[in-house]
Amino acid sequence: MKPVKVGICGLGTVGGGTFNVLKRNAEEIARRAGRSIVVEAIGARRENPDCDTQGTHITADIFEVARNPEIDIIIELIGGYDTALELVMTAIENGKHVVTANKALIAVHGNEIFAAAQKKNVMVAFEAAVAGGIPVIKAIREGLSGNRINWLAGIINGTGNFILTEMRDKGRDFADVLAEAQALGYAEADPTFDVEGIDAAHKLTILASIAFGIPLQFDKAYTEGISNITAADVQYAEELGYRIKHLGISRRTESGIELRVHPTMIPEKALLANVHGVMNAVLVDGDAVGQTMYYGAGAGAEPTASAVIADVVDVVRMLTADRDNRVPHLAFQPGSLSEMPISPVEEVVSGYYLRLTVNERPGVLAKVASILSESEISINAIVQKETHQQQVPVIILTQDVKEKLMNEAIVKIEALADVNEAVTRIRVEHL
Ligand SMILES: NC(=O)C1=CN([C@@H]2O[C@H](COP(=O)(O)OP(=O)(O)OC[C@H]3O[C@@H](n4cnc5c(N)ncnc54)[C@H](O)[C@@H]3O)[C@@H](O)[C@H]2O)C=CC1
Ligand SMILES: N[C@@H](CC=O)C(=O)O
Ligand code: NA
Repeated sequence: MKPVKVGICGLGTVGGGTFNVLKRNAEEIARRAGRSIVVEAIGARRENPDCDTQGTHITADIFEVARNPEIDIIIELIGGYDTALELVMTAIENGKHVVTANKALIAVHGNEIFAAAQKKNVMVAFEAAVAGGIPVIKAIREGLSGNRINWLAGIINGTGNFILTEMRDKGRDFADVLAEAQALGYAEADPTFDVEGIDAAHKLTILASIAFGIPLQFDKAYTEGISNITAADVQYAEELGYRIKHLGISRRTESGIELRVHPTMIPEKALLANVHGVMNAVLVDGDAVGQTMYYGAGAGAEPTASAVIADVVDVVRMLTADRDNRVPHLAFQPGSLSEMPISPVEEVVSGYYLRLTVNERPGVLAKVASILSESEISINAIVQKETHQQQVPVIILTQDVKEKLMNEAIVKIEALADVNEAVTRIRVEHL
């Protein structure tokens, strides 16, 4: 059979990894795909020193690659929104299948990309976009298709988990660990996407769509990052038997689908609490299967290349199938997507860790407790940390409460004369 020709656009961390693994495992991959896969051209601004591209056509014009009539599959690894969208749309218009690792692109523009692909009878595959090398999209979209998914929760940003782990284990400084994550190729081009939760929200948006059969709705995701987590919070959480993890959580409720990304305190024995460094994990609860968890490297050149190439192989295997016989982009048939709304974060019910800084004066704790009790918020634990200063940290753990009620209580607590600074809050989940 004729080889399948691919064009790689972007030869950075993931592009370089993809080129190298395609070359190194060419024979094994061909035995799986049924045809050999040849890199016909590379669109790159510069060479990647880790890649021996001798003999492969390289152009700085990625659109030349997207229009090249010889190429069957475009692998988009340039990242970002606008140029990537134009590139992918150009490839689709030219009848090419697309494989991408770009979660920002899929979460924000996926609905229009899939509609265009459907019209042109081409495939768009994006396994590498969520949790890097873990085949979690395939697992949910295909392996769990007999289930009604109840909820999923995951550590889906490698950089963020690497930072939290290094802060906890080695007491390292936030900025220092972030710089290392960048040097290792884990971080996004704009690392605020990692630390402010935007990258995780992109990935959660995609996971929620394939789990619940809803259109991609990134703009409705509640997004909070890890930049406000202090070493003290990490330590207090440990003392209470919890760990702080940055989670994406999506849950089916009566009022809609929760879509939220935020630091979360989970019991130290929970599986997700023991996922460290750049590792990611996604826990999925389905009505038939119960809980399943998917674990592996969430970022890095070759782990991500593993997912990109698996998509290429999938596309090659499905080349002769028409669009109605392929796995739908969002797991559910395009005409069967549900209109279930995304529920506002104010409706979410969870426990809370609150950290207050109060003046060391009698009666303050009683006032705080009475505000919580007026809002019918029950306290599980209250700890006043010993310091020799006038202002002392007070830690409160509450039982489950609706976010709206907690917001109102926090406003009242912050208004007390003896409460200084904003109250730090971290949601607590028993996953
Ligand atoms: N680094 C990782 O571990 C992971 C990255 N991703 C995603 O993969 C994609 C690529 O990420 P990385 O490889 O880390 O980024 P990178 O910054 O290392 O590589 C991107 C490459 O594309 C090139 N590029 C950008 N615009 C271009 C243009 N107009 N013409 C020609 N070349 C252009 C850049 O020069 C750079 O070499 C992003 O969408 C990212 O979110 C997904 C999973 C993991
Ligand atoms: N920047 C991302 C890369 C993979 O998606 C991360 O750190 O998880
Ligand atoms: Na993946």
